[in-house]
Amino acid sequence: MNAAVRAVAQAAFGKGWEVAAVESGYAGLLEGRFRSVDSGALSGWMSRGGTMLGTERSDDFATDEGKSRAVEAAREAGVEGLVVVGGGGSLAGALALDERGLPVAGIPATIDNDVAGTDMSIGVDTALNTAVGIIDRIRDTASSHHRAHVVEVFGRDNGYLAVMSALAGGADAVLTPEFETKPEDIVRLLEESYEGGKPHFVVVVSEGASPTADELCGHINDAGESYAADLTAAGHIQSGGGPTAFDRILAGRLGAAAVKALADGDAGKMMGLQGNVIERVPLEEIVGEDRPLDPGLYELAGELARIPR
Ligand SMILES: Nc1ncnc2c1ncn2[C@@H]1O[C@H](COP(=O)(O)OP(=O)(O)OP(=O)(O)O)[C@@H](O)[C@H]1O
Ligand SMILES: O=P(O)(O)OC[C@H]1O[C@](O)(CO)[C@@H](O)[C@@H]1O
Repeated sequence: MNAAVRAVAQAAFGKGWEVAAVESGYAGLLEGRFRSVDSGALSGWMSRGGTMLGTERSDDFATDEGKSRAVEAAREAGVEGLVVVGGGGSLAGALALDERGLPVAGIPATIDNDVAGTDMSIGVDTALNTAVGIIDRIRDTASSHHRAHVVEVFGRDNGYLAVMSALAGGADAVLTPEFETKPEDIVRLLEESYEGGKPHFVVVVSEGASPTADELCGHINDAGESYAADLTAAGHIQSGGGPTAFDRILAGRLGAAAVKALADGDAGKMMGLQGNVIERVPLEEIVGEDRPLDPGLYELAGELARIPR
């Protein structure tokens, strides 16, 4: 997020524009909380995790009156164009503002990687690397203790983070909200693995999967035939931390592209990474849409799980 704000500001300075940052998302926009930015103020932003501008969900902004008030607040502050950095909800808000006459460019940022129109959102690669680091450490512990470990990663509605971290972490199984898994099947795999002499068994479970990580842990322990199971919820560790080089570069590309789109008078678009190209995708095409999990990746995670046979 910070790397994206820095990129937008730097690209805007390059055009001779004045830059103001909005604090606390749409809540701050409604209250006219603008912070004037010069290039000195951006020192160190590239490597910082989280968002230095703050973020807040706003119920007020969700109303029609709230959105019109937000446009008014921007106009009163002399804002001629706005760049919104965020997930599906934030980009829906961006479209609403653009439709009310405030030129907006969107940048997709969410660790869920569920925004349509882009292969990757900002934050995904950083969260993924964090999740993989957790799985690696858990596997060390699991091997030492001959245990099963269930690792819960974020993703209420989308299994991207779970599948990709299972693939990169070499997990033995993965559960996501998109695909049904019978706990008995996991217990069977686990027992095969135990009998095959494997020192550990690691299952990655999306927050929104059914059974949940907690339920699966209970099933394994109730079966009581092989490994004992422990649960680790990665939680908000996944949404913090300095961004990876990939995320910093993506933020730079998307930020510069957003400013260019506004400069070209081509507002109402989200900047999306498609292949290795940054495309301008109409916000109305992606709002309300989801980027579905690729079932091929889910199948691959299962295929590469190293269950002894
Ligand atoms: N359908 C919508 N139309 C307009 N504004 C919206 C809509 N949904 C959410 N918002 C606004 O966007 C802001 C952020 O939304 P939300 O909390 O859903 O996060 P997000 O951008 O989708 O990111 P995350 O991936 O973290 O969920 C909120 O302040 C909310 O008021
Ligand atoms: O605790 P909160 O605010 O609901 O945030 C966690 C949620 O945010 C996300 O990280 C992004 O939408 C989800 O994967 C997760 O469910």
